[in-house]
Amino acid sequence: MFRPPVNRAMRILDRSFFQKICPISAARVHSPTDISHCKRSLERSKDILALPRLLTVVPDPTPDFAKTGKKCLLLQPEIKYDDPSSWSATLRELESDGKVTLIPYDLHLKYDYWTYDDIMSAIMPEDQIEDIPQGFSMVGHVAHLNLRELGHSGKTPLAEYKQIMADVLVDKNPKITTVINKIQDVGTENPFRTFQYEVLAGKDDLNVEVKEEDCTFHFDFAKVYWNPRLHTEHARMVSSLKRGEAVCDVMAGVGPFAIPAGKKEVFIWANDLNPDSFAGLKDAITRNKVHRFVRPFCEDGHTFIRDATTSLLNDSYTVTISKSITSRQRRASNSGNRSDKLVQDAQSEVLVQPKIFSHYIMNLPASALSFLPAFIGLYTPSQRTLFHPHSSTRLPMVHVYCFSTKSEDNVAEKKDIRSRISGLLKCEIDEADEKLELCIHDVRDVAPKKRMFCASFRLPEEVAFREV
Ligand SMILES: C[S@@+](CC[C@H](N)C(=O)[O-])C[C@H]1O[C@@H](n2cnc3c(N)ncnc32)[C@H](O)[C@@H]1O
Repeated sequence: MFRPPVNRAMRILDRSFFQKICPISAARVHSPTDISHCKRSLERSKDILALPRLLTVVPDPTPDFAKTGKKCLLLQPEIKYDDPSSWSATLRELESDGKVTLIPYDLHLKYDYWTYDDIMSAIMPEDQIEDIPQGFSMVGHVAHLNLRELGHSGKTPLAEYKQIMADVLVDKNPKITTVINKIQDVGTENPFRTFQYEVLAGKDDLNVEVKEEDCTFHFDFAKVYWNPRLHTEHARMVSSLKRGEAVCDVMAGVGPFAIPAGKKEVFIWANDLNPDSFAGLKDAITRNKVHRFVRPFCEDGHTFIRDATTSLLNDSYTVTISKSITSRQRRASNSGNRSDKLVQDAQSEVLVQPKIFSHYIMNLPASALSFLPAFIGLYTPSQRTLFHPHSSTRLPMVHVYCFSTKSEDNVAEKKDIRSRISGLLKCEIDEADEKLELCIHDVRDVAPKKRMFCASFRLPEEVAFREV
């Protein structure tokens, strides 16, 4: 009864079509002081009309009564004002006590009332209602659909409804002001992982602001890569990094790993070959005030891995962290018992940037594995003394993202990834070797037969110090 009217021929959104009058009954409450009591009683007896987003206490439909502030309570459609046999015991009692009178009520529902799903279900073919895209991603004010993926043979192409979908999405989501549709797979032709798109609704303005892990990013979504579905993966990786470590983010984008890690006071050298990503990264560093921990670079990742490793070895850099002074410390400083120097020491901490990266992150799943040969001979044999057992420093962890197929248990996929890594490093990378700490993490499904993984392993000595 409360569903919108149906028009499966509609291809251009006609908002005025979606309106309807539902004849129901209402309980006119005679005294304003009885409204709360009557409402509670009728809620308990389940007589009240409980529809989402609909007020149940409404002005009396008779204008003269409404002027005096009289209210009505909307009732379930089974209850008929002129048929007491349809009334519950509670309703009868309220009526016989003279607190309410049942009256007819025309409930007007309009386009604004119904949801995106309600409206699209009234337009799309019945056997395609389950295909209505729910999983659009939102990047700032932009909603992006990927309708091409969702076509089914023998059914009306979803593309026929894309304009209506976009208009309804904008109407129903105050945060969405632009709707785009991808017209080409991400990254198939573009190393920067940007995509071709068409604007379906709103302005062609993809300058967005997004928040992730309490950090703010501003960028042109048409020019840089950003995927809200990687949020969990970004958080997982950042949570594994320790304060004071040095980390090399080889394909950093605008910094979804780097900026939150910088906030954790990890020394991050963040690189991206795309000048627009680099600009977005620099903006995020300033905006999130992490300039002391995050250094931006715009280089090719292959050379960056080696150049950054050498530069870090030769870089002496410290960050002094001022600690907030506790009232106890303040009393100590005022007591004159300590020298200024001692108080100063109690208020600040010096973090020394390490000479060795603890982690390399490479999130470019289509080709990051091909960057692995850059780790062969990353250090000279004479630099072995920098590492365990000559020092407490361990060789770095490499986190490389890649795609593989999809299966229930990922067994074949993990084997495939291990063998690709082993081939590229010319060194057996296997779970059996505990020193490698190999872990292949299932990140997310990206297509019906494609899954994204993150392979993490400690760089083997024979790779790191191999003479080339
Ligand atoms: C999948 S995105 C990942 C970005 C970011 N790390 C994230 O998690 O959202 C891959 C990034 O690699 C960058 N890229 C592509 N080729 C590169 C290369 N040869 N060297 C460095 N960065 C590269 C792209 O510009 C893009 O920003």
